[in-house]
Amino acid sequence: MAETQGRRAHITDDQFGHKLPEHSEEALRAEAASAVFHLPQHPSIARCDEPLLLIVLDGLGESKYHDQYNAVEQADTPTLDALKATAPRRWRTLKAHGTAVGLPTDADMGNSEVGHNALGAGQIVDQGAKCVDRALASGNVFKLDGWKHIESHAQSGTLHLLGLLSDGGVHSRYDQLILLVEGAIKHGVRRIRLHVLSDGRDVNDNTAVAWVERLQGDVQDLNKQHSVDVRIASGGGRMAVTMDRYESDWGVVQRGYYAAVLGEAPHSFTDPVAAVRELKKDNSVSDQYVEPWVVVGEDGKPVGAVEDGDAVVTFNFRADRVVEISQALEYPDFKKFDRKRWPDIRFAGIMQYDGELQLPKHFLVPPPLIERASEQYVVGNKLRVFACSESQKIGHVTFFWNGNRSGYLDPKLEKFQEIPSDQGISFDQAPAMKAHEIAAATKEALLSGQYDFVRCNFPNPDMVGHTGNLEATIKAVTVTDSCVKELLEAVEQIGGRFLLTADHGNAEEMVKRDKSGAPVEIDGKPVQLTSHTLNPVPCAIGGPGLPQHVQFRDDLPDAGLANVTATFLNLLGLQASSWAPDFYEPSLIATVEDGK
Ligand SMILES: O=C(O)[C@@H](CO)OP(=O)(O)O
Ligand SMILES: [Mn+2]
Ligand SMILES: [Mn+2]
Repeated sequence: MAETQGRRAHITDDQFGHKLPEHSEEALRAEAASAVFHLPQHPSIARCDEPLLLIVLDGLGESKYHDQYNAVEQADTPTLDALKATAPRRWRTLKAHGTAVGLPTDADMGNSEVGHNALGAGQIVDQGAKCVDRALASGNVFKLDGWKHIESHAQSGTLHLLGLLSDGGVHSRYDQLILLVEGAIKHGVRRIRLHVLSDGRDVNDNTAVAWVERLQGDVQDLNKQHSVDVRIASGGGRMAVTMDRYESDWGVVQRGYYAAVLGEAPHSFTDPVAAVRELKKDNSVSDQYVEPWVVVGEDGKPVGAVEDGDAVVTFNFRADRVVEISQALEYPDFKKFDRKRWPDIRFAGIMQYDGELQLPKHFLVPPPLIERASEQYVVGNKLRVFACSESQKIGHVTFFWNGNRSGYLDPKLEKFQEIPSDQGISFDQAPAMKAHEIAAATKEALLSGQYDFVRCNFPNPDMVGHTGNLEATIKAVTVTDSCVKELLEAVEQIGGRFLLTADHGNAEEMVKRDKSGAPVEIDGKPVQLTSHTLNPVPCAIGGPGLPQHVQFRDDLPDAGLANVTATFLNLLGLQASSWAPDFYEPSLIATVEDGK
């Protein structure tokens, strides 16, 4: 236990409260200056002539409950079962939640952002949620440049806060929203409009009404207490409104822009609670897919359209699902949809969502820095890389993987292939999603002889798991297993190596459970679990190109996703570190001769 935790790379604070690497600041600078990202050959694991395949099964964890709600066990998974049963020293589980992946507490479930950051960058980095917590606690949020940029507009016009309304802790947190509102009031802001998306994905479905009621109550208290004018102004479900990602469906963002900025939506109400209650009547639609709505005054006009001179802050700390709305708010030359009106505003994200694109230009809290992502060394060693997923997760194996860097690090050595995702459907309607296409493209890359490192992500255990539909999730996992089979056969055929893991749990737990583990029921019906979980995930290595003497060590029982990085670098025949042997979390493997 001590080992993984003792090796945390980041231990001192910079001026923003970020943790910086203890012994490495100077060396990091020297390394960056000389732009040398080179790793020596591993002393006892020779490089294989054939590629290494790395598979991420998105949202597929290991649950201790073995009943009908475990979609992973209910699915037909001969390939995954065989990996577990036949090579015990080459199969294990890894921690994929909480502090092991840089989240504030061990009560925080894992998610794709932190999971892929850890897999690709080998370090336990304080993640966005934690950085925002710290900046709110210290008051830095209101001291740094981002706030200064919007402050005068927020004070003289209206401050709009836009984001996901829940305490899921994956994209945003309710307590942070309230602290932001309170802080803004303290800093002289009188008029605030809240544009809030219902969740049902990181928290239980059918809680949207309760969340808006809670916010409405808190807002009314603040208005009374401070004589200010804070109102909920618009909303909709996160999968239908605003929170698209990786340009899967710009229509989602357009609906959000029209509702929040223009004050135009198919549904208008004078009261936000009535809005969500009506649109959620009989729970005929999931919280995730509630249609866009706006609050209007007695005169029928929206109470919170964004006007010239206003300030806007997106309060999601996680990047992927707010990059697009940020572009729509910030880019003068924006062509993804007709904005009709683009008000002259001051805009800041709670974080910067894309460091390469510098998007948004202004942000309240600096994002976590993830230096020395593994890909820098992989291309530094002139290895050729292929990464593939479908639109819904392509950024997970590229942007998140590369420490939140967008685009290619070296276009001559890397190829990223995106399979277009289905649009406009709930993914339980097509549970295979694009798994077959991802497998086919990945297999082609493996067989092509053009790559040394081939990685892919299968989104469907996760994306279908989020619908809460048990039958469909079982199908998703079954399909994924068959795709894994196809890929492992290709590895077998060419004599390569593989590493298979997952980024966090989801599909293995499809029901809400009480403390004793019994399924929770309401009106005699089990309550679906649509969120990620706290469960560990599997990790397996193998392939004919992997020497027999390479196996998992047994002295890292508490290892987590960040330990995978050094592991796959070793499988590529590289030592996992250059000048600082313990910058990355330790490799999971040992050669038997090492006796480690
Ligand atoms: O869909 C998403 O945005 C999150 C859940 O909120 O899932 P993942 O972390 O797997 O991308
Ligand atoms: Mn995921
Ligand atoms: Mn997910």
